[in-house]
Order: sequence, then C-alpha cells, then structure tokens
Amino acid sequence: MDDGLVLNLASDDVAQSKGGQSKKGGRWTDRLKAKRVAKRKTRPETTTRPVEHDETSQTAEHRPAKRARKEASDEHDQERAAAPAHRPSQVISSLFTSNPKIEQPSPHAAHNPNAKPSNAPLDSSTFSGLGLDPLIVAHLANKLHIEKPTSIQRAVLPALLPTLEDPASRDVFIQSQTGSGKTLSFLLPILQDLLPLSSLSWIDRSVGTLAIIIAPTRELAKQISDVLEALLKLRLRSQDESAEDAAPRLTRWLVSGLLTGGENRTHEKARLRKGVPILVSTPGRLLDHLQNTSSFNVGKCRWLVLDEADRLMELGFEETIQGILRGLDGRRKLALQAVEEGKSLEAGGWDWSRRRRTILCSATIREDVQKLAGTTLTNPIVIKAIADSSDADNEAIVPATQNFTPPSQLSQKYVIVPLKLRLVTLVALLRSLLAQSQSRKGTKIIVFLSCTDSVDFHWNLLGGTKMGDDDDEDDDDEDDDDEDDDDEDDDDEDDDDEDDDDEGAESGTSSEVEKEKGDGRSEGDASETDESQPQTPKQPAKKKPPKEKVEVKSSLLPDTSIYRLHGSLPLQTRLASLKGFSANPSSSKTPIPPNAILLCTSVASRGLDLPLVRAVIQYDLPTEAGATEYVHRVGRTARAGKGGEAWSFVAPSETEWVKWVQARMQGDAQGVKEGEDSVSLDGVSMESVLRKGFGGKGSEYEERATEVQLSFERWVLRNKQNAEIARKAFLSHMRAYATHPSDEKHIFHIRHLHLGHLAKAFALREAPTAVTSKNAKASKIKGKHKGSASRSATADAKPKRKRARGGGASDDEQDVAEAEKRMEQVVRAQGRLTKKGGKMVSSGTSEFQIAGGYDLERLVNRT
Ligand SMILES: Nc1ncnc2c1ncn2[C@@H]1O[C@H](COP(=O)(O)OP(=O)(O)OP(=O)(O)O)[C@@H](O)[C@H]1O
Repeated sequence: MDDGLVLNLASDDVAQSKGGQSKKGGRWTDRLKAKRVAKRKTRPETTTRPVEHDETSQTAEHRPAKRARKEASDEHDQERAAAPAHRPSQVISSLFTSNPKIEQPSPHAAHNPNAKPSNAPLDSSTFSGLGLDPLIVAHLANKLHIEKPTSIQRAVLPALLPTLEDPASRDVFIQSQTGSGKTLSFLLPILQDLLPLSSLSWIDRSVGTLAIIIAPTRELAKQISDVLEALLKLRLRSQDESAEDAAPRLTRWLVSGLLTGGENRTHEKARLRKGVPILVSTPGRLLDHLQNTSSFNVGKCRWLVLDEADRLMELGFEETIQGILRGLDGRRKLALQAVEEGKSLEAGGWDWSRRRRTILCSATIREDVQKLAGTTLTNPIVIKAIADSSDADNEAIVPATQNFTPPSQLSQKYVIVPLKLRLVTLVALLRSLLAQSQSRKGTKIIVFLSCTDSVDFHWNLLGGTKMGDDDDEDDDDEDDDDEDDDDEDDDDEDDDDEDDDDEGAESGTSSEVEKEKGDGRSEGDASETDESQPQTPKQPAKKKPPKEKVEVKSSLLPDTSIYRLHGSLPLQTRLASLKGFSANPSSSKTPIPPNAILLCTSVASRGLDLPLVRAVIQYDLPTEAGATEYVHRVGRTARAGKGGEAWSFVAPSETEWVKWVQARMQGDAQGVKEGEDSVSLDGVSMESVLRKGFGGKGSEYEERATEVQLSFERWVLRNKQNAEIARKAFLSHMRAYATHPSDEKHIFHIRHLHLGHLAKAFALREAPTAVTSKNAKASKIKGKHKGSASRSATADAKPKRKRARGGGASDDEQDVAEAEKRMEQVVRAQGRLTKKGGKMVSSGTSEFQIAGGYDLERLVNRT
C-alpha cells in the first residue's frame, strides 16, 4: 500500500534519479532521497565532513556539517535562506549539534506485557448476581454489549442498589482507577431505583427532577448524558410483554436532560418546566436554574452525584456546590411545606420521608476533596476498588490505599528529548505509532500540550506545513481551501448556531458561558465575533463569519485527521472536534477509516471516554496536580481492560521527573519497588524514536528530521500571522511552565531552559521577547538569546549570580523570579476567585492550562 508512510519507513529504497535533475511529484521523502543521492554524486570523494563535538559522537560522521548560524537581517533574508532552490545544501537548522548530554535510559523493561488488565470486566461475577434487575441486565448485554461488571461496579452496586428494607441507606464515596466503569456504577443503581415508579398510575415527567449528576466540564456532562440516554433508550418491558405488544415503554416518563452553559437558557427553562427526571449538568448552570427558574421542580430529588469531585474542587466550584446543596434543600422544604399545607397540586403517594442520597466520585482523597465530602456526604461508605492485578478474576478489593495508579496493562514510556528536537521527535513518534497500527486503521492518539496557544500553534503548523517541492506552492490557494472547508463546517453546524445566537442575545451570564468566553480569546477572535455580535435586522445580510475549522490534515501524517480541543474554542467546535476524533472507525463510510490525532490541553484529561485511543502522548508534562494529572491523562487509553501506550516527553533538565512521578504514584517518596508495573515507566532512546519515525539507514533520519524542521520553520516565516501564532505559543508555553508548583521547581524551572533551543520547538529561529514583561530587562533576556549561541537562562544568570553571592540577587535573577512570582500569584488568585456565589469572576487555576496567552500576557504585564 502506497500511503507515504510505508515508503518513508522502508529501509533504504532510495528513489533512482539522475544527478542534478530535480525530481517532481511523488512523496517528499522520495524527492529528498533523490536530492541526497544527487548531492552525494556531485560531492568530491575527498570531501571530509567536519565532525561536530557532540554527545552522540557515534553518529557524528553521518551528520550534516554544522554551519555557522545564519542570522538573517530581516524576514526576507530569512525566507531567501529557506527558499527551496537552496534547500538541500543550506541546512541552517543544526538540530543535532550542541545539545546537552543525555543519559541513555536503562534497558530495564518496566512494563510487563502479560500483566492482567486491572480495569477489565471480571469473569467471576455477573450483574444479576449483584442484584441488578434482569431487564437492565438483558438490555446491557443485548444493546450495550456489556456482560460482566468491572471491579468498581462489583464493589459499588451492592452498596448502592436500593433494598426493600433500606431503600436509601448511606452516602457513598467512590475512588477507582481510570476507565474502570464508574459512570455505570452510579447510573445503574439510579435507574434501578427509579424504574419501579413506572408502575405508579400518575407518574409522568412532571414529577420533576429525581436525580442530578454534576460534572465539572461540558464535555464530561455531555458524555454522561449520552451514556444515560443509551440506557434509557432501552425498551424496558415487563416480562410478560412480548416485543410485538404496543404497550408503552416502562421508561417513557424517564427523560434525561443536559444543562450546560452553551445552550439557550429559555429552551432549558422550557424543558425543566415540562420535567426532567434525570438531569446531567455542569455546576454553574445548575445553580443558576436553582436560583432563577421557579418552575424547576427538584423537591423530590433522591440522588445527587458529584462526578470528578477533585476536578470540581480544582476548578473552584466549592462555593457553587454549597449553593446547589442549599438550593436543593430549600426547594425540598418548600415542596414539603406545600404538601403539608394542602397547597400542593402534587398527586399523592410520594415517600417524603426518604432522604436524598449523595455519591461522590474522585480519583484522589486530597484534603479539599475530604472537605467537600465532609459537607456533602452523611455517614458515607468509602469504596475503593483496585483489582489485585496478580489475579484479576479472583479479584479482591485491595485495602484502602491513597494511591491513584494507571491501569496495570498500560505501557508507560518516556523519552528524553533535547529542547531543539522536541518538534521533530513528536512528528517521528506520531508517524511510528500510526505506522505500527497500519493494519488496523482508525488509530487514535491524544497529545497533551501546555496551553491553548500551543495547541493552536501545533494544529495550524501541522495543517499548514507541506513537504518538499510542494512547500512553496501558492499560498493564496490555501486560503481558498480554508474558505471551502469553513463553508462545509457551516453547513454541518447550522442547527447548532441557533442556540448560540440566542444565547448571545439573551444574556450569557451563566458561569459556564463566561468561562467559555472569558478564558483567553484575543479580541476579534472568530469565536467571540460569532457569539457576541448580533446582526441588526435592517442591515443587508452579511456573509457569515467563517466558523472555526475542526479538522486539518498533514502530509507528514498520512491518512490522519488532526483535531484540537481546548477551553477557548466555542462549545460547538469543541463538541465537533470530540465527535470527529471519537468517530467509530468501524462505522466509517470511507473504505479506509482515517486515523485521528487530538491535540489538547488538560481540559481533556479527566473523565473523557474516547473510544479506541491507542496512545496518549504528554508532550508537555502537567503543570498542575502532578502525578494525579499524569494518571488522569494516561487514563484516556487502556480503558475497560483494553491495551494502550503512554508516552512522556522529558527535557534533559527534567529527567528527575521520572523517578519523582513513579514514587508519587506508588505513594512512596523513597522510590519504586520492584515489580510495580503500573507505576514504572520505560525509557526509550530518542534516536530510536527518530529512526522509527523517519526511517533510513544509519543516521539518515537526522537529515530527514532536519528537512521536516526546515519545513516547519518555513511555515512560520511564510507570513506574519503564522509567525505571530508561533511567537504567542512560545510565550504562553513559557508562562505555563512557570506555573509548576514550588515543590516541582527543582525539576521544572524556567531557568533550566535554553530559550534559544526551546524556540526551535516552536519552529522559531530565535526566542521571541521573553516572558518577563514590558520592561527593558525583558529584551535584555531576548538579546542574550540572539546570536549564534543563544545561551540558556541558566547560563545568562551565571556571571550575575557570582556577583550576587556578595550581596543580594542580580537584577536578571530578580526579574525572572519576580515575573514568575507575579504570574503564579495571578494564576493562583484566579483559582481562588473563580467562583464567588455561583458567578464566574475569573477563570480557575486549572484554566491556566487552557487559557489564552493574550489575556495572561496582559495580566502579567498589568496592561
Ligand atoms: N462492565 C463493563 N464491561 C465492559 N465495558 C465497560 C463496562 N463498564 C463500563 N465499560 C466501558 O468502559 C469505559 C470506561 O467507563 P467510564 O467512562 O465509566 O470509566 P471511568 O471509571 O469513569 O473512567 P475515568 O476515571 O477516566 O473517568 C466506557 O467505554 C464504558 O462503556
């Protein structure tokens, strides 16, 4: 199959071409090979290539000669330098020289490929045996193909399924591994509890809301709502009814509803008025309706679920949740009072003595989660289900442990990559992962990045870069293509538009709406324009502003759609990205279902169940929530017993992170014990990743990587807009990096970063104006990175530090430290301020991960 990828990875089938004759058409790698062969032929035999002083000296003789860094005087010079006519001989991007020495990872294989999945369904147990209604059991098996419970379901169902003696016993705290089936573990008992109400003659949806599930993000709420709908769609008939009977579904009144900030509040109010027995919501919107929608009937609410409680706390929803609890209690009291006073129009037969039951799900039992549990749960049972990986079938719920570990079947790897080589190594890794699974198309990979701007940059870069001779094709064409794509998107999303427009016209004061709009879009951004500028009726119909594009393709990653997800995208784009990325390949209309890559911030780390994710790449390690966030992110793969790979990119200055994260997953600051599969990471050498990704003999991969890097740099130089995207991404990434908490600063510190090298990872040829702000000292730092050897921040600080020993810190040191401190304060303050009385004041701490650089830059610079 000739899809480019195979060709690129073939060992050495160099395309034949005559010397000096440029080869047109075909794959970029073929053309590159042809050029290289031609170049070799014209090179005098006696030419000796200077051997660079480099840590990878075993490959140095194959490496292209290092050239003095060419400092183009202006953009045009730089563009000329990168022009295709000179490309083969003008390697101005010396990726493989002057990198820090890297310790080769030890060959010890941490992952046991035979490890039994720790989150898989258990053969030894059945849903019927746990007391689940046979109708539900049958529906699970026939429609959802779920036959056996997972370990958490086995532990939770007996505790939550209502019994005749005690229909509403204790509250429950659930802690379990990622992908272990928590959603069904609380949805099934709720369904089983509400189902018997179907036999009440008066029951219909006007009974109001009987169960509420709160999730921290819209995506997660939507996902839970989808699972719920799938359950409720099941035709639950009584046993004596045949399928032919025209009898109504038992669940006809059991309607589910979704409340999130992106929708029209009037529509939501209308639905609440009709009645929504099971409601899934984000916290801000729920509180809003509790406070402002009089027809919201929640007096009889029996179940309250707080999913991803630790994330709810991180996002600053504590006060909102307290407000929700007060709202629910208040409305219950009023409803009861009305019944007692005979004022209620409610039909009789309701068991008002039954208390509301609360379930709290959390990955960790941190202090803030314990506090939340203290205020929301009464006499709770704590259920932690971690299957004994030595024998999953004879699974025992291992005794309480604070550890939050990835599933045992997950293969965790890390690769130490010098900053300059990050971008090309990412491409190589993606290519090799896609190539490995070529036999089964439809491979999905998630890549986590540090911030919104970085996601946008990488998405645009991959979508805009072309290899080889195509590279400088008419740029105008590209714009035309974009418009066409946008038009298509418009058609797809026309229906969704209505809601958004209404939302903008109506008010948009809900927390989620503000959060959506307020977390980092620059002025004039397409999404902002879309929602906030209603057209006046008298004006002639303007052409609709183009919608955010959802998918791009890259010639470097054949047959692959690339999506992005972050909190600054409009809701419809976010949902469309998720839909595109998670489309089931088996239901694809195309003969070859495409692979898919999702570039995202931490917004996608929690709870999202995206089917068939083969690998998770943490290109940027988490800046918040340390090992917990790491485990959440890797948990997007290896779900419900399936396999998966997790890759972490580690900078040479961050190598200590590997031991650090392993120790934290194990809950042992001293180190990792032998045989702890799910807490150990395997080191893989960068060379092997590059070689697998770019192919070729010996060190040919270096030339190919260099060619790829050059094409990225050319994209940045192509126009001002691209350069701005790259610059913004670099600066935002720096700011995100500065927010690593103080106990991680020994590993992640801006001072350890070589800014000039880091710039290469953003396809920039030098570091843009540094993060340290408006004053001249910022440009001092920039100035220091200009020139042939842009030194690291550490190197810059050295001479000053010597002086500083004599008395106080140097100016530069103080500037950097102050800027970081200020940034941290701003971000932390944001987190604290996030939710005040249910109103979004500012975006939350974790929102830094998804906030745009523009606003943060303004915040830091106090402009
Ligand atoms: N008993 C089961 N058998 C097979 N698959 C199951 C079972 N229970 C759940 N699943 C599937 O497992 C996947 C993960 O479930 P779910 O999203 O509920 O996990 P989770 O524990 O909430 O994960 P996370 O902590 O990452 O949010 C889903 O695709 C779900 O359909």
